[in-house]
Amino acid sequence: MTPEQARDKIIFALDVHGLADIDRWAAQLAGHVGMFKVGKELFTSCGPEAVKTVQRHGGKVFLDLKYHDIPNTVAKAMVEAARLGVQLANLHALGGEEMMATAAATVRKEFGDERPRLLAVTILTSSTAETLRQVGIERPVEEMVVRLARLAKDSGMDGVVASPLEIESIRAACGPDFLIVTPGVRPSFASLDDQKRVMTPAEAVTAGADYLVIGRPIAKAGDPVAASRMIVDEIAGGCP
Ligand SMILES: O=c1ccn([C@@H]2O[C@H](COP(=O)(O)O)[C@@H](O)[C@H]2O)c(=O)[nH]1
Repeated sequence: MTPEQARDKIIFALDVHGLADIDRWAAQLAGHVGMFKVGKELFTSCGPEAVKTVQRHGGKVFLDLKYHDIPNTVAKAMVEAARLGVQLANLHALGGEEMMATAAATVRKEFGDERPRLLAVTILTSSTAETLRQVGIERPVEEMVVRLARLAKDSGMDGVVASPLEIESIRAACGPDFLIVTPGVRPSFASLDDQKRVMTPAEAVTAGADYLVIGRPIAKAGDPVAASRMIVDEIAGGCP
């Protein structure tokens, strides 16, 4: 894999709260990552201006708001996400088939092929079997992830967000064209933080991840540009 291909797989999690932070990170990491993720912290503090600021820097955007509500509300929120011109947007698969199918059909009808790829979050990478048990789900994590990925595919979603540990099973269940986006990525130099189901960048790409979401391992590094270069080199060197 070339360094450019490796770079394009990296989505930097902009877990910050100000527009000035976006300017700083976008300027610093442009050319070192393929996309920027706007999540709950940044969107709650800055709203759509966060997306527009990344776009003004020429950056692509994954809008990670993990919608989970009644079908009509989620479909309308997804339409507004698509209107922002983002590349990826997501909802929570635990919202079920009607919620996902309504959102997917509504966005497709309004935007055709000029739309974001729609992702369903399966089981959060910070969750374990114990987390599931606490909310009454007595099934292994991997079984739940594959079950939700199948449901997402059948509902018209383009892909899922899952841990790299589940890539192989999702590919077997959902095929080669189904997008798999994986947070829970930790290079050997980084700490786990609150992530529980993790792999290294090269392991995740070798397993078949389309995109890796990486935040703190880059943001908290002494030299974030050097950290992103090390990740690109690890992927490019370790993956065919
Ligand atoms: O299952 C999930 C879904 C989303 N995330 C998000 O990804 C980043 C990961 O950041 P790190 O600093 O690399 O841990 C973060 O914004 C999460 O909200 C996830 O981690 N797991």
